[in-house]
Amino acid sequence: MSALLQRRQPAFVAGAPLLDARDVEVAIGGKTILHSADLVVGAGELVAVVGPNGAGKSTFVRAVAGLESMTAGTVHWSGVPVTELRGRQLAALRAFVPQRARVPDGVTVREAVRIGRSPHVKPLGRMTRADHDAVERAIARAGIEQFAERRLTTLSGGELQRVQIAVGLAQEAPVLMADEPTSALDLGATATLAQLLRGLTHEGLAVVLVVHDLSLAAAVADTVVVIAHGRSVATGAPGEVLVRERLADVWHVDAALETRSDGHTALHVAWLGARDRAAAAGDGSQLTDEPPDERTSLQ
Ligand SMILES: Nc1ncnc2c1ncn2[C@@H]1O[C@H](COP(=O)(O)OP(=O)(O)OP(=O)(O)O)[C@@H](O)[C@H]1O
Repeated sequence: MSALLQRRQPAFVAGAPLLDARDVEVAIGGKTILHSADLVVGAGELVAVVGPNGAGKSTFVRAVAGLESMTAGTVHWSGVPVTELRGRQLAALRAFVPQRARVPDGVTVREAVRIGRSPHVKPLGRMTRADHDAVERAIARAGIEQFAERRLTTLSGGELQRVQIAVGLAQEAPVLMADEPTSALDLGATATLAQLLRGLTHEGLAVVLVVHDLSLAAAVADTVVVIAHGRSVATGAPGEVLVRERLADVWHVDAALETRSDGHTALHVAWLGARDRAAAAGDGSQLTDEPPDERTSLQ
């Protein structure tokens, strides 16, 4: 019977969003970690999921991806409940790049990317020419050709993250979900990945990106979802959502996002308290609330 279920094709709903998650709740070990979070993603859209440490972002995207059980709420992929989708069916809909990937001993980069392609290969079957092409394309797009023959265990943290992106790309699913894929990347590699992700959306794919860098989120995302204390507390265009009051409420920082007409974004942060800022200025000046453009900025 289970074999029959495996073969039954999901009844996708024409016109339904690629991904529609509502009121998702997750409990782990009897404790509710995620209380109620929503996420809707359409083709060609890049959605950034942001929020403080421990807010529930990873738990949320894992549940949405079908990797974590929900205790309440609904998740539909192209109109089909995630609970009705089996491994290969889910793999055909979304690729998931985890925050911390397993790094098995003795596996090379190219072998790892081939494993990413495996949902396309029939059980006990062999990779076709198209599968090999997809693997090489993913390696090239992630810019990891120069260490494709190295073992995963020999790579730096940033190199490993780029490999994980290639593993996800090789799956060639319509939605790429990536949980903090830039956390170990240098500035140039981050910009390259941002361009790659945006390029995927131009090809009609959708991207869900969990990210801490709000300046990056503002630059690349069509929509930002803010998660705080296990709830999605704001959703919308970056300029509407990442406003100064919300940065204060959710992250407890005095900060302001600047988006210039040339596409540059910056997060202006008052890293120090007013007293320390005055001391750093060294002039004993009044403890005033400085405008954003006089603060240090992260481009
Ligand atoms: N398996 C687990 N057992 C117990 N607590 C867990 C488990 N997984 C997650 N949590 C807790 O649930 C909360 C949310 O975790 P989650 O990893 O989803 O947060 P996050 O927003 O992704 O955080 P970060 O930005 O630090 O990666 C945290 O307090 C975390 O410690």
